Parts: sequence; C-alpha cells; structure tokens
Amino acid sequence: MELMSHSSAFLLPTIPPDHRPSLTYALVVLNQRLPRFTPLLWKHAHLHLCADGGANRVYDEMPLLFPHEDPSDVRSRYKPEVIKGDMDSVREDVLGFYANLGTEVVDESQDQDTTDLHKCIEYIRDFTSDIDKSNICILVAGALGGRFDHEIGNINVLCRFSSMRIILLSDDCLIHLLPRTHCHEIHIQPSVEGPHCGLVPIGMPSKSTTTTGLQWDLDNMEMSFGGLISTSNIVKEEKITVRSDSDLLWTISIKKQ
Ligand SMILES: Nc1ncnc2c1ncn2[C@@H]1O[C@H](COP(=O)(O)OP(=O)(O)OP(=O)(O)O)[C@@H](O)[C@H]1O
Ligand SMILES: Cc1ncc(C[n+]2csc(CCO)c2C)c(N)n1
Repeated sequence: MELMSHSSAFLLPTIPPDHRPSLTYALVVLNQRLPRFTPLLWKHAHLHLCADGGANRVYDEMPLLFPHEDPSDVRSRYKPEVIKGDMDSVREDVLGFYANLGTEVVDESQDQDTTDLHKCIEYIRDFTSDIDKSNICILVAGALGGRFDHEIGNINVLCRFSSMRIILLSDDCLIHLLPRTHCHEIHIQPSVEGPHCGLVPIGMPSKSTTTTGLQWDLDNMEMSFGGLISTSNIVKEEKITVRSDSDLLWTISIKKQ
C-alpha cells in the first residue's frame, strides 16, 4: 500500500527547504473569527480564496492582527484572488473594495445545496491541472468552533473531496482525513502542535486500525461511532504511523505560543 506523508510545516514561520512532501498551499478563509496565525497561512499560500462572508473577516480582522499599521495598508496587502459563495453574507462595501483591486467574484447564489466551502474547493479543483492537484494542500481557516451544522458541513467536505489534501483549522486544533487507500506517516512539529490528538472513523466503522507513536496505540483494533473512538490521545514520538481499513479523521491540538 502506498505511503502518504503529512506535516503541519505550514504553521512554521519558514518551511524547511528540504521538507517532504513539498506541497503548494491554497488558503480558504471562512466566515469565522480569523485564527491568529492567518497571516502565516496567507504567506505560505499561492492562492487565497474567501468563502462568501470570509471576505468580511479578512477586511475587518486582518488589520486587527497588525495594530501598529494603517488598516488600508494591511487590506491592500491581503487581497484574495477569489471570493466565491452564495453571496448572502459578504457585505457590498467589502465586495466593492476587493473587486476594485481585481479580485474575481464568483456568485453562486443559485446553488443552495452546497456550502460556500464546498464551492471554493470546487473552484480550486477545477482550476488546477491534474499534476498540480496531487501537490496541492488546501488550508481552511476558521473551520471549527462556532455553529455545529457548519462544523459538520466542513468535515463533510473532507469526505466529499477525499482525494484532495484539505486541512481544517481553528486557533485550537486542526483536522484532516487519512484515506483508507494509503498508509500514513504524520510528522509532528512539536514547537507548534500536540500533544493532544484523536483518531475517529468517519463514514463507516473500522475493523482494523494500527498505529505507532501514540500513548494509547491501537493494535489491529476495531473503532466505531457508538463504540471505541480514540479521543484525548497523546503523541509520544515525532513520527506517528496509521494504517486502517476505514477513512479516519486525524486531529491534533495547536499550541498557543
Ligand atoms: N460558525 C461557523 N463554524 C464553522 N464554519 C463556519 C461558521 N460560520 C461560517 N462557516 C463557514 O464559512 C462559510 C461561509 O460562511 P457564510 O456565513 O457566508 O455561510 P452562509 O452560506 O451564509 O451560511 P448560513 O446561511 O447557513 O448562515 C460556510 O460555508 C462555512 O463553511
Ligand atoms: C437537505 C437540505 N438541507 C439543507 C439545505 C440548505 N442548504 C444547504 S447548503 C446551503 C447553502 C449555504 O450557503 C443551504 C441553504 C439543502 N439545500 N438541502
């Protein structure tokens, strides 16, 4: 089975040049309070999208993260390339401001069956070549905490686009999928993440999951919702390995520095 490597190096000020896998990052900003490290994610990303009301957050809150700078300087520096959604949350003044700077606005108000995050992931999927697709990692800022229907909708996007690398982020933790098609190596960045972590089967029970590097490792164990899931686990080594017959969600805490 093919190996898939994961690392949260995007939370470091500079990504080590020899870092593997070498990925291209895209950032999607949602309509939730911006995580404090959003400027760092922005710097690492080559493409920046706002999901509908996410544009209000960039406009209103990016300047608050740079209290000593002129807000208009900050706003022109953090200009999204795309705003996409059903346009029921983004304010007219914000839309006008970014449209004037050249941001592409994609109005999908006719589609009331998919979320704004879903629409943004489709944009990235459809405008990325097949070669780039395997190299792209989508960071989603503001995806967790707040309204539970939104949170679970965001997690559902991980499952609907299970062949893409998508990482949901809040100030406190991150979540991504470990598809059952691969075995996984997770390279922990101890300066910025851990030690709390969890592994949760999603979609169907797991008959067999095996891990190394955790305080409570699983050895060919069954996991299911309503049965055993691994929460409040602790990373013990800098490399965690996971192999499962079911898709799993991996979550790890982000350190407050
Ligand atoms: N409280 C929240 N928790 C998690 N994600 C959120 C939250 N609020 C918004 N989002 C995310 O940001 C995206 C854009 O938010 P926005 O408020 O524009 O959505 P919306 O379509 O207006 O939702 P609704 O009509 O249900 O309020 C959503 O699709 C969702 O992914
Ligand atoms: C069964 C079902 N439940 C809820 C919605 C509503 N909905 C889901 S995504 C979305 C867009 C949010 O920007 C809206 C309004 C639906 N269409 N179908």
